[in-house]
Amino acid sequence: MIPLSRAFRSFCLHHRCLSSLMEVPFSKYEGAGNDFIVVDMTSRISTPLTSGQRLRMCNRKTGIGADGVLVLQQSELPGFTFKLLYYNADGQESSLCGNGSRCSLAFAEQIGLVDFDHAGSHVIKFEACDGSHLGGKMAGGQYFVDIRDVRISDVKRIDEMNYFLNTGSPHHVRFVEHLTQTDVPGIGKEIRWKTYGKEGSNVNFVQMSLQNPRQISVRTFERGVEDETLACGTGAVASAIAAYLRHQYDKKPIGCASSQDPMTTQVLMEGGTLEVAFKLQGNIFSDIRLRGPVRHVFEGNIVV
Ligand SMILES: N[C@H](CCC[C@H](N)C(=O)O)C(=O)O
Repeated sequence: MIPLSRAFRSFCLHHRCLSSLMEVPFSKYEGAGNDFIVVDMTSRISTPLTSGQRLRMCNRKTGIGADGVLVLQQSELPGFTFKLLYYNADGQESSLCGNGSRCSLAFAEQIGLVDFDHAGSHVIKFEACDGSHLGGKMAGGQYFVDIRDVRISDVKRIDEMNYFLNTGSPHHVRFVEHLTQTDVPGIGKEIRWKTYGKEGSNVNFVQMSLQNPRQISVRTFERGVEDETLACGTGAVASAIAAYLRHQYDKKPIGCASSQDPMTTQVLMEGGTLEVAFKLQGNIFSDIRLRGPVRHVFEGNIVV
């Protein structure tokens, strides 16, 4: 982080700001409308941000505005390009963020940690809260991350319309008939608190396509943002897996996600389209890959 100049500090003090203010350089990214503030802390002398600073940065009226903050640090592990820390808009550290992870790959490219276009391989390894992940850039400029395997036995089928599973982050999946008419913030908040309490869960509302069994439309209420976001990566993965299982229960064959052929589901979200591919090996969803668009929106410095 850049230390504040004496003149700037005295300006802040004059304006009765806190003396612990610091100027933080950041980049703003979005992946299918899920937006993030990205901060480079790969230098060992970086000053960590407090939860209050992250909260203020994410504020859409008085800060930069974002669904979360991504912090890139150096990884201690050999062969890993960086370590990713993810914080929700409430400033608190949280579990895996799929879209944030995809955005962090583009940021790593921006700051020169990796050159996907010229590297021998278009895939790197990075560390996240749940362990190691592969990520990379695709020919069309989209970014992907691999998500850890999900066991069928770990997917809870609450009833015909409701599932719960963890795809790096916890996700409740509710199937609905009319997604546009669903009160996502209202019902999402209710399920998040009444069913999952303080720990909470993200809540996805999924409408299956009548024409294409491999396409779903999803809207997500995110815990930690405590509101609907325009897209959610781990939510897209959870919804695609739940939709696959639901087709199996309904005995509506949509082809098999075999160990040879990955099955791809198109996930239409409010802010863009994500794709989720996976294989089914025995009772394990493996080779789970989330891909989609990423955009560098702007960059700057914020005093927080
Ligand atoms: N938007 C994220 C999920 C953030 C998870 C977070 N809201 C939580 O579980 O606390 C994604 O693309 O996967």
